[in-house]
Amino acid sequence: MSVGIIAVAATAVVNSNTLSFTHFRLSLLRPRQFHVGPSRSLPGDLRFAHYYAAGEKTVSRATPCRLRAVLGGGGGVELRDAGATALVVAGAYALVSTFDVLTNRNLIQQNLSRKLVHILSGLLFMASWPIFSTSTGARYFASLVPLVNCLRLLVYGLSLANDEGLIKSVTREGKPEELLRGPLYYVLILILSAIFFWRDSPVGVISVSMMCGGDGIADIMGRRFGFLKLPYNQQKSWAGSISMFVFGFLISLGMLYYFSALGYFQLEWRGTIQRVALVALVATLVESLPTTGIVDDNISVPLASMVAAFLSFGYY
Ligand SMILES: C/C(=C\COP(=O)(O)O)CCC[C@H](C)CCC[C@H](C)CCCC(C)C
Ligand SMILES: Nc1ccn([C@@H]2O[C@H](COP(=O)(O)OP(=O)(O)O)[C@@H](O)[C@H]2O)c(=O)n1
Repeated sequence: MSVGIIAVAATAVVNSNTLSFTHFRLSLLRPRQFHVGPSRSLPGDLRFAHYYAAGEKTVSRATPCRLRAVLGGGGGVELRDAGATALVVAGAYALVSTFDVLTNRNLIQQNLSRKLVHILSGLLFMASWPIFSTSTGARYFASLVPLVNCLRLLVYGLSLANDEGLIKSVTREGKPEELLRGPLYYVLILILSAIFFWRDSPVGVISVSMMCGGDGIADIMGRRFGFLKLPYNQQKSWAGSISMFVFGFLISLGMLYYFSALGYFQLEWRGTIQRVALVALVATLVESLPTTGIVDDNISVPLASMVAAFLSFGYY
């Protein structure tokens, strides 16, 4: 296995005149590379990894067995991903329990607790994605985290069991059936984002950021400062919508920078800022519509963000 890595590294360094060794090393750690801007030819030696070079519209697929051979696959990868899954599941339980304690001790209001869990859960879940391996199955292990919470919400939402702490931390009125709406849609979107977009596509990163950071902040700021209501929706306010746009935009950029700095994709930032602003505007407009009774924000906001990001970034 080590011979394989040395051979690939040596060949890539020899053939590559556009990639530094660091870039090559990072390339080994990330199975798929995006970059937006002047497309660059990648050395053939990196053909074994997922590459998508905008402009070239070339996508090469990894052969998992070869990728695993190079990166030291086998049981070690699954063990790492299983450990990462257990760690993040424990983190989710700890987060909800923490806000349960804060709510029980009347240190924060139940509504604020719910919104902070809304903001932090998805963003921290997304931030945990780099601890999973570079195997093609890592995203499925990661999606087990929201899946476990989905099952938890179903069990307690259907009153098959009782978890006062969970209900108090994530519902408006403390009714178990509330778990089957906003919170359930929320974790379903996280499952979808992890499986279909994962950490190497700006689409999922922006969509989760807008659902968690943007929509979450809109509630907090709108309830507090929302005196001036929107002309077309008396339930929503300018303060809430402007907050959603600004914070959703900034959090999306921050998360894009996080994954870009870790080497999962490269972005041409001038164009990216414009594209993220457009997606944030679309998501904010959708959230402001008087459709809460028809479709939950935890569905409409991320789906609108996915469509807008897909069209503006051209990623899949
Ligand atoms: C309160 C939540 C949704 C309600 O939305 P809304 O009705 O106010 O619009 C979020 C529910 C979160 C869920 C119970 C737990 C999700 C955990 C997540 C998948 C993993 C977090 C891991 C991290 C390390 C803390
Ligand atoms: N754009 C927005 C969004 C929410 N809000 C305020 O936040 C409250 C909850 O918003 P929401 O119904 O969208 O809450 P969630 O569905 O996101 O939990 C609203 O009743 C408003 O008081 C606002 O003023 N402006």
